[in-house]
Amino acid sequence: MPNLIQANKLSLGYDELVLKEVSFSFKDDDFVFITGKSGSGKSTLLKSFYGDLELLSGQLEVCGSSMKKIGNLDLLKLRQRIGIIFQDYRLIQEYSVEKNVMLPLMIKGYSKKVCQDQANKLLKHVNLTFKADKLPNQLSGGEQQRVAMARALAHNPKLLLCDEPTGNLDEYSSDIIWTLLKSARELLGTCVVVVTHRIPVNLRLNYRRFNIENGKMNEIF
Ligand SMILES: Nc1ncnc2c1ncn2[C@@H]1O[C@H](COP(=O)(O)OP(=O)(O)OP(=O)(O)O)[C@@H](O)[C@H]1O
Repeated sequence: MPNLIQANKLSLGYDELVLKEVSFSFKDDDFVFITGKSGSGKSTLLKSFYGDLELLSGQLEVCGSSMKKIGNLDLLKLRQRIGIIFQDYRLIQEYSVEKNVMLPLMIKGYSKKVCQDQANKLLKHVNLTFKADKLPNQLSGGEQQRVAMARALAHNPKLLLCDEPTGNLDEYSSDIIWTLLKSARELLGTCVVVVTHRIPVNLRLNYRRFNIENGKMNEIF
């Protein structure tokens, strides 16, 4: 099976180096946790997968695209194959919950009916059908994160990037998120990459774990 993400001697950072010549690969249906202390570089790594950060050196391929050379148009196309959940949800405040979830499919040019049907299906999965017409700021943090999850999955992404997806959530919302992440991988074959401080103890699935420390990334077996 080809690698969905391939990094060779990849260095990332800002004024200072954060990741130093790291090499790794994730396969199509991998479920990967990235752990590490605060400030170690977990979000920085996710940003590079999403094309939000220029590489300092080395190579990074995401879904077959070289992130070193990628142009704006190809980046837009690549992002249509990626779902992403940010720590701070990043929902569009002017749009209803339903329209937020429809958005990735609207961008791909699907009809309004197809977008609505898919949004309603996903909102049902995250138990938020009754909030479909609300604006994001009328929802609790846990509810907003569940909307973000529904939006990230709306277009059946090949790659799902999650930055602390259950960071501030109660057990109820966390369970919904973990269940959806597991089924994304099992039913859609999505590669799921989760940045987190702690891996839930009750998570029964085969996952890989990489830890970032002192600019290096090591797989924990
Ligand atoms: N835009 C930026 N400009 C300059 N430095 C940055 C920027 N973003 C992050 N950093 C620095 O890069 C390092 C890694 O940050 P990053 O956000 O990747 O860490 P993290 O492991 O995700 O942390 P946390 O667990 O606290 O979210 C930190 O030292 C941080 O201060």
